[in-house]
Amino acid sequence: MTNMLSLRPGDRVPDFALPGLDGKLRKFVWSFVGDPVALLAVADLTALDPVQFAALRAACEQASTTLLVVAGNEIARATPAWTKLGAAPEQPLLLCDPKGQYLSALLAQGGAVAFGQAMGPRQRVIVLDPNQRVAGTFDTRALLAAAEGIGALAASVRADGGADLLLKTAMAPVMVLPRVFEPDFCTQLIRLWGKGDHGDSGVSSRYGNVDMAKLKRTEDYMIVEPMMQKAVSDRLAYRIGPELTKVFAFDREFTFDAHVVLSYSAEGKHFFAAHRDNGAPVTADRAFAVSLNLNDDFEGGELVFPEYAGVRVSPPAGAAAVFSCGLLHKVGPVTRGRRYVLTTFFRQKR
Ligand SMILES: O=C(O)CCC(=O)C(=O)O
Ligand SMILES: [Fe+2]
Repeated sequence: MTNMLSLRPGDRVPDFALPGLDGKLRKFVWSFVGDPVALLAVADLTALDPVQFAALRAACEQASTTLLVVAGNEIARATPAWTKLGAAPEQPLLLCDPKGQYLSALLAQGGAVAFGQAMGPRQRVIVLDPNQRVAGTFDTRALLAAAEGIGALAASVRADGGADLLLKTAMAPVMVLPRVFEPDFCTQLIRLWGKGDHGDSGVSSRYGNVDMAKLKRTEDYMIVEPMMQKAVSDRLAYRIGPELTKVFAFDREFTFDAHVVLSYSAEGKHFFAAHRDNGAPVTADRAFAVSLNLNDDFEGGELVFPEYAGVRVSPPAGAAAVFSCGLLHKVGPVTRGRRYVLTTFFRQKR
């Protein structure tokens, strides 16, 4: 874990290792076995109310959510407190962090806070999706509120929605990552597009080396507002960046291309024909493309990957499709309504 931690929904909590009651180190990532995880961070175990703790345990069990406790106690002191709480040595797993190595960040107030800064609440429940990303946090009356809310929250981030899908074709190596942009943020970007300046055949200068008339017709707005540029970059860096390392073994330093909101309407017969995103000398350092749908009240407009069985990809609003810039892709026609999508590229720093 770095010494900065952001706990906004969608952010990935980095891995860390701490000793359990037997003194052996345990890695956080090993608590992830396909279910959501509830991490109870607590400065002092003896301050926990046994009834509330039992309620939280029961609620986690009911919600098929793995409970994990990180406490600020020394191992020796933690053992009797743990027994008093009615917990078994490994059930749930307890990790001890008496020096506050990670606990101070897990309990810190607000967004990104460095280790060692003032402690926030003394107890916090952080609910994570099965992919180690924050689903939500409970700060006030943390145990009771989490016991009440965990069922719905865990259900909303379960990652088994494709269980009925049996794919017999090739699968395009595209990562679809949910909850990269919050619904409000999607709305803000669509509004920004609405205020912006875009012709009915806006063509981004990014593609100046190809016959644009045949390749692309969309209505584009390139984001120029510095605050919005940063708001987009931060979300992509925190939420997609760690996935690139995990999924594609990409650990280079990166920067972004311009962030552009593209819009395709059925009426305007807008389209984007098959292309690759790194074909020109000026785009050769593009590593990964991001296509992030900002709405979902349209039909058609799927991403298509002709090299991989023509698989069509249509992520829900706020979810990012991320793929290597070397992949051939196109966008199928929007047959109803209007599709708004944020596109950008991770470029590798030289
Ligand atoms: O509309 C999309 O989802 C993809 C856009 C695209 O391929 C690009 O901007 O290069
Ligand atoms: Fe593209």
